[in-house]
Amino acid sequence: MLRTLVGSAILKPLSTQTAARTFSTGLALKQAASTESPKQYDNILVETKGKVGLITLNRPKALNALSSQLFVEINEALRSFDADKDIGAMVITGSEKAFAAGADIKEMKDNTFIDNYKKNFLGHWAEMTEIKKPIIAAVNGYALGGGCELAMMCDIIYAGEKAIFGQPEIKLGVIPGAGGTQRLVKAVGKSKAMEIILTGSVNLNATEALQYGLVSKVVPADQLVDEAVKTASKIASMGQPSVQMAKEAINKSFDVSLDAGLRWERIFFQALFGTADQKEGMAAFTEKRKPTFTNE
Ligand SMILES: CCCCCCC[C@H](O)CC(=O)SCCNC(=O)CCNC(=O)[C@H](O)C(C)(C)COP(=O)([O-])OP(=O)([O-])OC[C@H]1O[C@@H](n2cnc3c(N)ncnc32)[C@H](O)[C@@H]1OP(=O)([O-])[O-]
Repeated sequence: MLRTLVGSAILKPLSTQTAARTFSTGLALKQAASTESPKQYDNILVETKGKVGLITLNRPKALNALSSQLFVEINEALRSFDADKDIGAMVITGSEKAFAAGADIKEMKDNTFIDNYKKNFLGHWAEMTEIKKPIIAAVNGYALGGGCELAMMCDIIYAGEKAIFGQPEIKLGVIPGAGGTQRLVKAVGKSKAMEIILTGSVNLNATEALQYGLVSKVVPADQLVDEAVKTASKIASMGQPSVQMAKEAINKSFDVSLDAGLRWERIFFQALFGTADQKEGMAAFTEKRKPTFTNE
């Protein structure tokens, strides 16, 4: 028996087997297989590469500015991949010139506070942080404002050599609104984040982004998507319960104390002994063969 944590609240005891399933609340262990080809969208291109779902932002004339509709489409495509048992990880990319040049300024310039508030303007952007499967951002060109924030909502960021990260919102009379003041600090530290956000003109190129830890790899622009898909495929070849619990545990480290985070980690670890993949993974090691994970 073990006890479960939700935030810092202790819930009723569960058997290990039940816990493995309960901790996967929304962890789409029993997922639908996709038999149809990916849906067509107006602002994004969606395709699959083996077990990887690839989303390409596709508003070239506006440098992939993130309109409300574009974000609705990103969220829908991600949810669809999340529910597809044949997909294990996703990649989001843009064009060589722009990953995304930010929220669509033309769409929002005449908004009023009360309308923004009542309609929770762009509040739906945050939905993608509920996706269980890992998402890699493959960033070429400009990742400015909401574009940088979109990349930071992903789990891993790879940069093409010409990538440029920045938060220019201050020059528009606003501030970052989709995580820039929070996630950028955690990625690059307070002083650099202040410099980037308060000036709106200090950007990070790919090499600097790597040095500051905002991205984990820099590759030639024309190899970027392949490299991201390669890593996503590697992740997708692992057992999905452990991949998704690892993602959730790492993300917990941003929200909770070390003590609570360690508790989450330990309970996830214990719960995974209720999965077939744990039995298979450890049996395969002992028998000196490759594991075949069934995501159960
Ligand atoms: C939960 C709450 C959520 C809140 C979310 C908040 C999100 C966020 O924090 C706020 C933002 O991102 S604020 C935004 C922060 N981002 C910024 O401030 C960056 C704004 N962009 C730029 O500074 C420049 O475009 C670049 C330097 C990127 C490229 O310069 P270049 O190479 O000379 O190219 P160019 O000629 O300039 O552009 C080509 C075409 O694209 C168009 N377009 C581009 N970006 C657009 C946008 N965001 N919008 C609309 N359109 C945009 C541009 O108008 C032009 O179209 P036109 O019809 O031909 O006129």
